Amino acid sequence: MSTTLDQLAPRERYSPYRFFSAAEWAEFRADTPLTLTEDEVKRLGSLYDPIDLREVERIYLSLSRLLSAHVESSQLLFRQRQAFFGAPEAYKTPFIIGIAGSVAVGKSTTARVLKELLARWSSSPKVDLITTDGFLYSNEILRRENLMERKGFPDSYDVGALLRFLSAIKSGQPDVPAPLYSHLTYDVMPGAYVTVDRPDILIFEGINVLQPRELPRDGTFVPFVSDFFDFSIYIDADEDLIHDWYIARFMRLRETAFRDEKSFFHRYASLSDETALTIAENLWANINLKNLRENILPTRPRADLILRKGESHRVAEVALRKL
Ligand SMILES: Nc1ncnc2c1ncn2[C@@H]1O[C@H](COP(=O)(O)OP(=O)(O)O)[C@@H](O)[C@H]1O
Ligand SMILES: CC(C)(COP(=O)(O)O)[C@@H](O)C(=O)NCCC(=O)O
Repeated sequence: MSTTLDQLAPRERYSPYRFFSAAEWAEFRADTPLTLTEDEVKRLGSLYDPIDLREVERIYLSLSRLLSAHVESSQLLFRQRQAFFGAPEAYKTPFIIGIAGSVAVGKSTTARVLKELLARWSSSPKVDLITTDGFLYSNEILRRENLMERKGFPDSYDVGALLRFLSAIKSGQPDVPAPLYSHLTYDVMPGAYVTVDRPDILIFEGINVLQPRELPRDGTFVPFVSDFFDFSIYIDADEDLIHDWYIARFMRLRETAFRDEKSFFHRYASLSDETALTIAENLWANINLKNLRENILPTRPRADLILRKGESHRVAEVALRKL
């Protein structure tokens, strides 16, 4: 028997989302085969705490199945529209998935797992993954504009370049360049690009991808980054947990990447644990937490799907837009 509106929890009755516990969500996996080995999953995790296979089975296989249905129907619709308009030549437009959420909530890890799962569908789609950090202004510009303390805030990105990139991808252009960012030098890499060549699916990951923009009063068209998305995911967790994940990652990087002389944070590698911790806490409180509260969390209700994590990055609840 189907659930009537009256039987829904009050928050569901008035919310655009249906809420599922992790166990309920796992049921939707149905017959989707597990296509990643334990070893492959381990290699996917960033740094030292890799996502485990049980989590892939519990959460990410159902997500992969849902996305497969979306990709299939949007490709069909696209072809039908082309036929309707009598388009002379069929071109391919990639299905774009946006992944948003705080710094250190696990966007890169989720994006990499999804990329691998999606690429293993029986249709063997070509899946590319791009992160928005390449579209940040260089440190030189950020310093000049007094924006170093606002790295990751909406005004620290070259939104024009971001929109030009997505527009070129969506219109099926070949070899579209995307700029690269280095976490080692803490800066964009001058002249370094990766090219995206007509993928079937593009995963586009970054803290601000669901950010709206101010609309001009004269009615001029101003696109949002998310206008280019076919599906969007927001990764969510309590501030305290994200704080812990950020600090843990910073302290681990201090033992590894920061030892490299080229690292922007090299000077912190030799500092005492206590001083390094103070620096990490300051970066979190003054930049990333501020950005989460002011700019990132407010975009959560714009996502098609919200993955809410608890302790140890385990997804505890999933919210899916009803329509
Ligand atoms: N599903 C997961 N299971 C275990 N650890 C994870 C998971 N997702 C992320 N992490 C860890 O949390 C930290 C932040 O993850 P990362 O993907 O780099 O975040 P973001 O891209 O959002 O900044 C990293 O140390 C990463 O190893
Ligand atoms: C580069 C980032 C803005 C993340 O960017 P994204 O890939 O989400 O566009 C972030 O990792 C960052 O460096 N924040 C600035 C404060 C800090 O050092 O943590």
